[in-house]
Amino acid sequence: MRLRGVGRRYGLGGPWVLRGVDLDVPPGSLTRVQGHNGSGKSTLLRLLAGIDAPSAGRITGRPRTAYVPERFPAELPFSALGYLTHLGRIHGLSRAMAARGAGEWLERFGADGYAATPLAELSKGTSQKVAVAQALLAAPGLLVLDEAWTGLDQAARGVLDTAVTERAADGGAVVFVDHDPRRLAGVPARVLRVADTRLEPVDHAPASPAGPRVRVEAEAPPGAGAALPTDLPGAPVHDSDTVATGRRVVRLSVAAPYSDALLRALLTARPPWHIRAVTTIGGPQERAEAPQAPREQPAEGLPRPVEGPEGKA
Ligand SMILES: Nc1ncnc2c1ncn2[C@@H]1O[C@H](COP(=O)(O)OP(=O)(O)OP(=O)(O)O)[C@@H](O)[C@H]1O
Repeated sequence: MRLRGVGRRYGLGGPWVLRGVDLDVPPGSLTRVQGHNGSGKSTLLRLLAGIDAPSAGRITGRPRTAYVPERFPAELPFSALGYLTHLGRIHGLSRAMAARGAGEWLERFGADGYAATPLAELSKGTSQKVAVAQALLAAPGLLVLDEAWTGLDQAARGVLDTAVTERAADGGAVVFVDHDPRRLAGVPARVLRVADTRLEPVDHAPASPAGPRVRVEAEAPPGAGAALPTDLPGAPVHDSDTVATGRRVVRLSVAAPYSDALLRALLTARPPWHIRAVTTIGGPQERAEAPQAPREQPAEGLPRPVEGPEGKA
């Protein structure tokens, strides 16, 4: 998706909130937008989500988009499950798939006990879980999150962190605003700031090494010159590159949420790479068994990505 010369002002002759915004949002990218209160972050996100139109400039190439607004309209006449199923149908899922996906997301967020509760009777936090689930339900090409973590309990915030990084690793673009600067630390993200009507890049420290990472040891396919596939998900760090018994063996490490996507990319490369070992490393909660017992990971035993609804529109 591309924004060229995009501007927005409210009302005829009102002050420009955004002006001359040029932005590319490529598939698989994760973008954080920051700025002072009232600087125009939500305005930008509404333009990205397509629920508001620019006063100037053009936006082209928007993929199927889902949006979590700052405020969720809870007065709709649906139960939580009914609402999610309805939205899944709108996104093109069959009734059965929409209902299954809706149930799975409610369960993932620990809200399955409220499936039959009318939206208007949900607590603020549970209603936020439904707001987030509706956006994740149909695996959108662009996910726009405006302070979507606010109001979620700690467990649900973690679920959303994982879901967001999975979406980006699977090729979806994600743009988010969150007041917590540590949100998704450790996951490679571009940071932009809205200031004085402009959108500008922010120099920020490289991704924190604090989060858990996964090391993948992969063996090149037979034959000379097997190059590592380009554009591997999660921007993996190339830890080592050796030749053992005539085969090139590389060790890559990546932020944990990207590990499934990285494995898939290696296994489905042409020709495919052979996965020798997958080990969880680093992070404050380093798995005790990891250093002693790297887990052999045969191709057919690939861990499935965390369950989401199947079938895209
Ligand atoms: N619908 C609207 N009508 C008129 N003015 C608006 C509207 N929406 C936003 N504005 C104005 O546009 C400016 C930017 O608002 P916006 O909500 O985009 O900022 P923000 O950076 O998201 O703020 P916050 O951090 O407080 O959520 C503000 O001056 C706001 O008053």
